[in-house]
Amino acid sequence: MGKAALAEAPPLATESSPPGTYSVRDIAAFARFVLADGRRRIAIAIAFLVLASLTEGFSILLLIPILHSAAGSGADFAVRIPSIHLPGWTTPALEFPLGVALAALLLLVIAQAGFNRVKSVYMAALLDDFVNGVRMRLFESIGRARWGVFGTMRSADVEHALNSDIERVQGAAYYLILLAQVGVLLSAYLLISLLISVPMTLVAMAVGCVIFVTLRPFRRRAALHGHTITTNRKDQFRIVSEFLHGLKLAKSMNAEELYFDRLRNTLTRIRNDNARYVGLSTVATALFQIASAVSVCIVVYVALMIYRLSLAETVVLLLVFMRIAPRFMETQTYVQQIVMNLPAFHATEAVRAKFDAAREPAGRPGVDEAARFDPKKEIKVRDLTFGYDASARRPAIEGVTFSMPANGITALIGPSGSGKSTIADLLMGLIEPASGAIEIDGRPLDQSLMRAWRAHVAYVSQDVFLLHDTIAANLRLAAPEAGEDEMWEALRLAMAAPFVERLDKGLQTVIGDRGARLSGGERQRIALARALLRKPALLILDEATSAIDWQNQTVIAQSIKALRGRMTILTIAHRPSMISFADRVIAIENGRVVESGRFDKLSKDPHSQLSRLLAGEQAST
Ligand SMILES: Nc1ncnc2c1ncn2[C@@H]1O[C@H](COP(=O)(O)OP(=O)(O)OP(=O)(O)O)[C@@H](O)[C@H]1O
Repeated sequence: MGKAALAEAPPLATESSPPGTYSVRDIAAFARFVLADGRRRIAIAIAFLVLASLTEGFSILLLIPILHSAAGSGADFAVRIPSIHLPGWTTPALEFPLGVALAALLLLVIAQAGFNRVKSVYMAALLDDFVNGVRMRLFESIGRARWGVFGTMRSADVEHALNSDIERVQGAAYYLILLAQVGVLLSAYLLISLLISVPMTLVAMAVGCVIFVTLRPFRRRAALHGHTITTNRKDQFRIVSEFLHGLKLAKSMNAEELYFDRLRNTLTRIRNDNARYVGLSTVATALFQIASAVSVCIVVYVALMIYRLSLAETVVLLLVFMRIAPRFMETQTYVQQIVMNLPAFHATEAVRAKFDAAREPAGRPGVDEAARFDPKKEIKVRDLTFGYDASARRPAIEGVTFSMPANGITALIGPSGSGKSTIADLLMGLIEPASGAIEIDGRPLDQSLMRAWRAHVAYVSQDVFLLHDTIAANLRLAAPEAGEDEMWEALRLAMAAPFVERLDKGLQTVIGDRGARLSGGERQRIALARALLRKPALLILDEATSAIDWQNQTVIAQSIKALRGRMTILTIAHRPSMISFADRVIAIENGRVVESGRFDKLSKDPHSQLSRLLAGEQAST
């Protein structure tokens, strides 16, 4: 399946049927999706499937005259195929030596084995390419979406769509290809059957259609079960994800049992739903088997007693019908499997559509464009307004204006919820203001420049994200090309070099899941080193030290102070240690700037927000 075409494929336009129902339109829409750019490969896969099935059919057919000859109809054991009288055509009687017939049988079996093998390899590659394309497309949609959209979704649901749902999409595609193969085979068998007896074929088709229509409730049940699977598995993902992300908290609160119970209940529900569904679908299979046996009896009776077909014609007709009947059953099974897995397809498409709708403008992120930013001048924020929710009473920040001296340190202070992190996100170009502007290097930061600007910004927050990998790998996340010298330089600037040097394997030390093998302060210093490795023009520290002890805070504060003159720094903090070295201070409250000025001036005013904060008070009134 062409990667490029999949990457360009628009989200599915058709709306899915409501839970518990399915329509041919849904299956057709899915077929169009699977076929997008993969027509030739799918046609080849179906051809192999058909060839494998036909060679098997012919080898079974050939067994009849061979067995007949073995029964001793002649001393030479010659294999005789009698002539068959078809409407307007009589096949010639054929006679082969037994050796030739056996060699033909052997060749057919070898061909079947070969086709089966090639078919399996080809199908596996085809389905893997398909599912990889779907997964990559969703993954890229997620990665290219605006930051704001993540606040509206559960990460466990996104993980579920990317993993569990997409496996089911692969299942649906697999059964769709099998369904197409059955369609081709059915047409071939029906053609042979039509040549033998038109009325008998029509009877058989009518019986097949009646059975297929009768089994509709089972297909509806499969569709309903498909929705149930989606809901159940989503619950399972949520519980596991919440538990793993908050494992420490869960353990500290002795809440493990709560999670065990929740997961156990969900798994029991999944098991019971599956058992109910399997019970029901086996009823469909049993009904079908009985119905096909009855149909075969009717066919034999009608063929011999009413249409007076010859024994040879009746035997061939019966053989053909015995190959048609399982194909009808397969059709039922495959359609059931497809409609059961379609909800997963609709779910992944819905997730993708949501992220695509929030896609960040591609901008012009080329290296040249990025390199042109050089904030020698101050960064200006003019009359900035931003709201997360249009229906909220007031925006998160409103009419915010301030400036940050180039290569100086600016502190942003204010009570919890006043809008400090929102301003940081706006400065990073992660979210766009509803009105107002941010000017960097004299240029307004519009949508087309946001990605390029982010190459010049580094951000350190209270929640440090570290990979379960070496220190070097964690640092290279920020600068993949960085050499060891640059890494040590960044570690020194972040005052992290001494403790990394003490580690047995130095930069190659694996730091555990999310850095679990380091202390809070060490994690924070690695995060700062990583940010510095980017050689940013703007460094934003958002409560970067609020979760660590005062000694570590002091170490980090010293390293930040030493960075003055190298880059523009915005420090968002509640604690005096991370503010006292600032050149400039901006205090905000309820999303508005309430105080702004030089640190030395504001700190002398006993009534300023800054003085109250430095004195250890909360800045809120
Ligand atoms: N993703 C979001 N969706 C909706 N509202 C949000 C979102 N993030 C923040 N808010 C709201 O916006 C306002 C400002 O939040 P923000 O995180 O900027 O405050 P803050 O000053 O950084 O707070 P803190 O010091 O506690 O980190 C708050 O009222 C908050 O509830």
